[in-house]
Amino acid sequence: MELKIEHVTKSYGSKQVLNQVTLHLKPGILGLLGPNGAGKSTLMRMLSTLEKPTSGVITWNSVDIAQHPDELRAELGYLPQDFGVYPNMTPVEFLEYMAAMKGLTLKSARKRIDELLEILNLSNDRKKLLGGFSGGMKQRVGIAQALLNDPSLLIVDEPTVGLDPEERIRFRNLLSTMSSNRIVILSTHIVTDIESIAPDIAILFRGRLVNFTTPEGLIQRADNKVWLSIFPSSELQEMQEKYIISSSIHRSDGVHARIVSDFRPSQNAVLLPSTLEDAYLYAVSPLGGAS
Ligand SMILES: Nc1ncnc2c1ncn2[C@@H]1O[C@H](COP(=O)(O)OP(=O)(O)OP(=O)(O)O)[C@@H](O)[C@H]1O
Repeated sequence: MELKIEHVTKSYGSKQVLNQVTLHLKPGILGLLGPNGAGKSTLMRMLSTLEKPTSGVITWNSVDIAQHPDELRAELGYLPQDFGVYPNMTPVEFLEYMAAMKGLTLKSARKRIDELLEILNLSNDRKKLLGGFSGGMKQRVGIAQALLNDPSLLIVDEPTVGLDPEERIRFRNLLSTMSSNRIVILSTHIVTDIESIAPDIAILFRGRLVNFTTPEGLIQRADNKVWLSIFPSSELQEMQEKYIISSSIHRSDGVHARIVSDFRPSQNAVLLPSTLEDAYLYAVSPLGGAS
């Protein structure tokens, strides 16, 4: 099982959205990180065979997916960013409908739907209408539809947007258990979504792949670059203009800020261990080589 993205570029008119992206993936979870507008959804849509690259090639087990999309479609599960459900259907009706669209027989679909509702902890809600489901429950239905054909490639685009913290953790754990025998691509701009579950991280910035590494590898690159600096709140704006501030707290003695910088940002600044969040901010800044 192998997905290869080779020198992929995508333009809409004169606007280049992806620029020479190359990535080779094997089973496991890839966390695809990048700020809004970096090109993540565009890449996901191309991997899902909904769009074709302007140049470059994407192959699934050595077959060009732009030339032969059906080979991948049979093994693909996709949860798009703007996934919607029909509010007047029950999850079973909705999943039967999606299964028919994917060409599954009703008999095999029913068996699979029962299994998925069980795995996704929705069995007790199988007769309720989707319109009354919480965001997290709807996302679980979204994942169920993506898993109907037991896909070898599972693509989930910004799946935790709108979920509460508990639902977010449950969703992450679920993806983690699904990743042993398939390639899972999880696209997000939320670093904590992938911190604990993705052994590989790719960072897109302005259409370019600026990093393809492990969480540990990324954190290492920000070693000795994260500082705790304390300064009066009147200086906050000036510091924000000068430095990457990954977080700040107002205290009685001033602002306590985590600053990502190659150099000591103030005389009283002390070094802190870097986190993935700090390292990500560093990677998508000119300091980390992005521009
Ligand atoms: N069909 C299209 N026509 C023109 N421009 C597009 C089209 N689709 C995407 N874009 C542009 O491409 C850029 C990348 O968009 P994309 O949705 O891929 O980014 P993203 O990283 O997924 O960000 P977000 O998290 O905001 O969805 C944006 O500037 C967007 O406006």
